[in-house]
Amino acid sequence: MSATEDRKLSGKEVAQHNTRESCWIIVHGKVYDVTEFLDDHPGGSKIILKYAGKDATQEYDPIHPPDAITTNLSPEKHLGPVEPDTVEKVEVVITDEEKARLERAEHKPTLDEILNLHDFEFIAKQVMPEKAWAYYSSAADDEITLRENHAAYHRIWFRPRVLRDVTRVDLSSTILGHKTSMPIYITATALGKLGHPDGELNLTRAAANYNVIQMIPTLASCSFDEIVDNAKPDQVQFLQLYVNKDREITKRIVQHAEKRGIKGLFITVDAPQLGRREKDMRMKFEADDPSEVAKAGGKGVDRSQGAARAISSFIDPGLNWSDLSWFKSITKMPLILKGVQCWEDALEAYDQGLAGVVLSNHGGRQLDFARSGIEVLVECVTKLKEKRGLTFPNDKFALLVDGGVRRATDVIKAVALGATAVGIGRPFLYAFSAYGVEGVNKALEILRDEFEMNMRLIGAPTIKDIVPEMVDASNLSSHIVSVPEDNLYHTSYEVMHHATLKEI
Ligand SMILES: Cc1cc2c(cc1C)[n+](S(=O)(=O)[O-])c1c(=O)[nH]c(=O)nc-1n2C[C@H](O)[C@H](O)[C@H](O)COP(=O)(O)O
Repeated sequence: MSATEDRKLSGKEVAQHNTRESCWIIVHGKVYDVTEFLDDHPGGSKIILKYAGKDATQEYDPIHPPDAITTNLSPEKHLGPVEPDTVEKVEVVITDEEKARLERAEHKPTLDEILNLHDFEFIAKQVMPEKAWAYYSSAADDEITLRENHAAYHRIWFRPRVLRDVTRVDLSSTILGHKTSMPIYITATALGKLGHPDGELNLTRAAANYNVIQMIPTLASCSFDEIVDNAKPDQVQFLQLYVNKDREITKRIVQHAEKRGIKGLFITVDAPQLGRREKDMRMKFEADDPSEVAKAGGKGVDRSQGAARAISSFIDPGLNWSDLSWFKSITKMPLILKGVQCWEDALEAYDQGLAGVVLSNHGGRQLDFARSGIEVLVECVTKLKEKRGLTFPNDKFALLVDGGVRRATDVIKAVALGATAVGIGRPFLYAFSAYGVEGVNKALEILRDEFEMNMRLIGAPTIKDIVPEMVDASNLSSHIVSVPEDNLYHTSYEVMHHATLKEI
């Protein structure tokens, strides 16, 4: 039975379909029969059954692009609109912790009090919903690589040159041949709406304001088209791709992205399975109850692994080098591998004619004790020169780096060591979670100001003037050197008990 054009379904009717045998939910005022979809839902059946016969919009929005339900359910399962005032309101209980969080958010520092990217992290930790903080900040296992990503930059020291005319400083550069106001791009990070209702659109808008490139994540909360529609006509965007076990779905995504003008396809290769991120796991997304799993023939997906596992069961662990020729057959977009962690794989990517690699360990969220991107960069520059006579930065084969970058000096060090550009993730998430698009604007402004000042101080008027001789990375690969404690970063990192905003 469904609603006719003029007759709307009543909340009472929907509420009768609240079992595994007949399961209807309401999302954005529309009723959907999800009975047959229950066991195919990547997030498992339990979370849907929790909202069977009810309005699931509030739970649905932070995790799914708006069009996820309409594209994944065949039209006959779209039962039509519900009469809004017949729907029983889902009672939202505001706990004392929630009240305290909202209070802190209300009284957080103003943007002009923010001086660096660490401030965003410290504030976001106090004002973000716990589940969002857990998902964004978490990293794999003991989070050693998370901290190493940042600490590695502290093992690189500058060798500045003086008495150079740095009246005018030009930060502009190119990435894959596309102009950027500075060699920084906003990297792909999933589930933007966990931190802010506008999700990834905050990044799209700020990227346009500051002329930097945004990499759109496969697992964005906003739909791909929504993100592209919100970009300025000439705004350059890349797509980060998790390859689906169903290659037809991947082909559709890739060819649609090319049609929409995406300028680079970044295939994520360090996540055949998403890492065990314990802060995220502690937030336990709904676990399938054993009787449900038994009924579904043991097909339940373990939900106790947090959001990461809940949204990633589609990723193909079978992806391998022989797939690259297939990718070349379905798209003309430049192909880049994101998550390369040794020179051998970078060399293989070069030999297979790709446009570059991102030397990255996924922000420490995958293999713990993976080396930092910056350390792998030095290894790749040395070996690709030795094996193929390449010099870097290189327009034909870009070495990009991400992970732990929190200062413009980190970016300058990467560029000096041969990187074309650097991706930044968490700081922008924290910035928009606490302040929306204005926060991301401010973060980019801080990076630009730091960049300009530090280029003057090392004696480099343009990006091309930043050369290897300007850094001493001789200690980079020895992980035992002690460097001055980075309190700002570690303060944010350490679990803070009863810290209040007044301490900023
Ligand atoms: C912080 C964060 C990073 C994610 C990310 C989500 C978050 C919250 N997600 S994840 O849910 O699957 O792990 C993605 C993702 O969708 N795809 C991807 O290629 N990298 C993903 N990354 C890794 C990201 O692209 C960068 O490699 C990493 O963020 C760089 O480190 P910083 O955060 O320290 O800048």
